Amino acid sequence: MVYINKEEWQPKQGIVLEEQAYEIVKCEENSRVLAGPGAGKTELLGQRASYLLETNTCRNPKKILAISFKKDSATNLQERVKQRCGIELASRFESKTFESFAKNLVDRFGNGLPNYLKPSADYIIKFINPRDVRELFDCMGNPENYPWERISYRDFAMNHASESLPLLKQDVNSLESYYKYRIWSYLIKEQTKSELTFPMISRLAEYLMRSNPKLVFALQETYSHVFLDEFQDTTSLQYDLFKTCFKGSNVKVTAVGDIKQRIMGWAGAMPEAFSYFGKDFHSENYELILNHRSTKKLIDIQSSIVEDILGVNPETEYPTYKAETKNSDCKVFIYENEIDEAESVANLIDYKLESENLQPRDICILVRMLPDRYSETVISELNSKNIHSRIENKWQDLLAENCMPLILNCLRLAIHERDPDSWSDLLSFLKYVNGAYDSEEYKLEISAHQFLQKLKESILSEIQTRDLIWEIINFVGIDHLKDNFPEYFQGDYLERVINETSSFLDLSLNRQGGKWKEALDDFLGLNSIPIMSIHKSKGLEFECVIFLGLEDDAFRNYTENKTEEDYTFFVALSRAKKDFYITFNSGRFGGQQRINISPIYQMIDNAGVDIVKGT
Ligand SMILES: Nc1ncnc2c1ncn2[C@@H]1O[C@H](COP(=O)(O)OP(=O)(O)OP(=O)(O)O)[C@@H](O)[C@H]1O
Repeated sequence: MVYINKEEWQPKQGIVLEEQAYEIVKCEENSRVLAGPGAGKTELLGQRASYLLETNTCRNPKKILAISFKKDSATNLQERVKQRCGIELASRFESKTFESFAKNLVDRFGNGLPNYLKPSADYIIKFINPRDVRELFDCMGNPENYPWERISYRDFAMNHASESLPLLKQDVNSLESYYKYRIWSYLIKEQTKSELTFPMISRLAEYLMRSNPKLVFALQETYSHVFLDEFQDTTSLQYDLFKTCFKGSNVKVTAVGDIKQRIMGWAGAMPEAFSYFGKDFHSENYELILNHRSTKKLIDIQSSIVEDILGVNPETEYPTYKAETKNSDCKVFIYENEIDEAESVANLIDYKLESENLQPRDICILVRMLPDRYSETVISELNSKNIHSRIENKWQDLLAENCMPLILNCLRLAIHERDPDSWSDLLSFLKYVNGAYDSEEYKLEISAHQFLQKLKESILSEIQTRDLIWEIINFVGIDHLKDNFPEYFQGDYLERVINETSSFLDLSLNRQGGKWKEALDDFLGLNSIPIMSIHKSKGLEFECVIFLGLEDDAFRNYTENKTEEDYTFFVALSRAKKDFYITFNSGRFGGQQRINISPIYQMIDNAGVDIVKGT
């Protein structure tokens, strides 16, 4: 491998980095980057990874670890690095979610835990809903020695693993602390298979690392650099784990985020994450001010809204290299019933597809919550115009599965032999999971070629989709897959992923009259207007965003959580590159108002956005 001189390194794919961004890419210390939406934070991490790998600043065989919040963000970043610096170097870039980072540590080194905290190898991932808490308390038993106290089920569901391990019996002094103490043995030792929530896994991972300095040392020897994306959403539990692993080490950490996009407070995001990081990691601080995503018109609206939320004028600039898009648009449409709203939204989308040459994936419908209910009428109105749309929440995580590139590339190659991108992606996947050297590539090529022939025959003989997918998995070998992606060791997780993939593929096949090529595009959503909640849209961008239902009911916690809900609205607005539309429908669900959320309407008005009757 020939490495590039540090001075000669250039950003990839025609990207021009602003001066600050250049400094961050090359920074030799810990750094903290605050930047607004579209400032290129994710792009910056991709470029920094290329720089570190291509110049061998991340010295071979050391690796870079990137931690994101969402599975699809982690997959996107991995993909960007692969594109920027090639498959070989990108194999030293590991992009994970916080959850998978923690789980990986427990799965690999869980034997280092004391017996009473050691989960069974086939442990199950559990989610605790507030409505399950009563039953959980009953099952754990009611102790007699603590006075009754009112415990919020919601708080318990969220905070059941809020304390650092080990919990000591002598510290139990209330009913709540009793249940927090008791839950560990109850779920780990008193079930046929241990049950663990993700917060418990993070706590176990943290304790494991804290009590095994050799493991911490091994981790710090594996990674020379660590990236933290969307740092504003870090919970204290995640931060504790991170600190235990990397604080005080030589590993260089880059944390990027945007406090105006802090919308996970309800899930425990730390309000002061950035300042703790600054103190603990003695970081250099940077700010990026360009917005590479949106038009000047939308940037001005965003700035006005941020100024209203924070009381300060954010420094955001439109890059000089871009020519301003003249017909950028932003409006609020007011309706009195769902039919009018749905017809008007469907007409607007139809117009954008026909007259502005947008592709379905360039347009997104966002809702604050309950996508099924808010978009039902719009979906059927779009259907009547032959425009397909779908609620992405169900697909997003599935498409980000680690086995998905394997499945999709094999299917694509079996139905359409000459697809060089799929072929090279498949080979690099096979090389990766087999840990093969370049010299062994030829052997892999032959076996892949033979397998694809066989798969083609299976497709022609119309075997069940589920069996086709199992053929693909068995070709690689379940063990190989599990060794490389430990999440598939978990109980029947791989089976569930395969079942879900095959039933979604069957849906697509049905819709496309059994034609595989079209069905694969359909499965990927290439021909559908995506519909999703704002929280699922984080990190994404679209030419045109239509936000359905800026109404009191959609923001029902507005009064208690004003700042976070303002940020949530801001995240929706900042997903748009060119057009942003909002609807208000006074007739929805028997009657809607905009009294509680009047501050949002005030900000919209202050930003000069027109509020007009929808037609
Ligand atoms: N230096 C650059 N020059 C040109 N385009 C850029 C540059 N940096 C980023 N972009 C483009 O701008 C858009 C936004 O970038 P990116 O998604 O990295 O921003 P972000 O800061 O992570 O956004 P957000 O926090 O809002 O999700 C993308 O389309 C990206 O390709």
